Amino acid sequence: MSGPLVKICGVKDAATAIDAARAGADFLGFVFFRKSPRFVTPEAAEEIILDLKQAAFDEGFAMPRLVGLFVDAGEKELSEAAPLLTHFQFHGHESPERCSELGLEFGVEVIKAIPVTGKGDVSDASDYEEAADIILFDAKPPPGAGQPGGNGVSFDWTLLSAYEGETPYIVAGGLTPENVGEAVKGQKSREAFLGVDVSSGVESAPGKKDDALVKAFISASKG
Ligand SMILES: O=C(O)c1ccccc1NCC(=O)[C@H](O)[C@H](O)COP(=O)(O)O
Repeated sequence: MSGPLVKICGVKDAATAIDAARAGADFLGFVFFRKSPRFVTPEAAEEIILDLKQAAFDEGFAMPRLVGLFVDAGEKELSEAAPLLTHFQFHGHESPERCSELGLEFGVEVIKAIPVTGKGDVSDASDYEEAADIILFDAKPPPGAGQPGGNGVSFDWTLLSAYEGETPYIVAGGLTPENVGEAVKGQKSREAFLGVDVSSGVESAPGKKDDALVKAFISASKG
């Protein structure tokens, strides 16, 4: 593995997107879930992406892959955002069949989030072996959380030793610039390990990304 890929999730403004991409982020996530403090409309995401593309062209940095996060979204919601995106990331009850269908219908790759608290949860990923391009192992939301992700909660990453699939996977949940090095160290010998994802661990307040924390996270991840 040449080094873990890094996904910065919950981007809401062009400055954050540009700073993160300039610092080497490989994926940027846009949350299309209305109840999230990180919610953006497709129109707002489009503006951000236009500015990002212009900066990438002017400065010569690589364009990150563009990921839309959805929770049991309908066709209309997906179709409004799809032209902007390289990936759909599903956090709801999307079945393997639905993931495959939507990936083909909209011409995007699919990331399926698998919530983990115990060893048994890791095996849920095997259902998506053919249907998803990437598995995102994330912490199960705490009781009462209003959203399935972005809760700043970790799970025991050593549980991922039970993953036997070949679909590449990303580790998420409660990662920070301080602990991501440890998470990467524990996974980097695994062939399917693709990278790490963060949202609240690089924020100064819910939905407000902190540029210094984003940079520190990317640098700690990539070593
Ligand atoms: O981040 C959100 O607000 C969100 C809302 C609805 C569904 C998923 C959401 N986030 C998913 C992510 O990919 C997060 O980056 C991941 O759960 C890790 O979050 P955090 O523990 O805050 O780093």
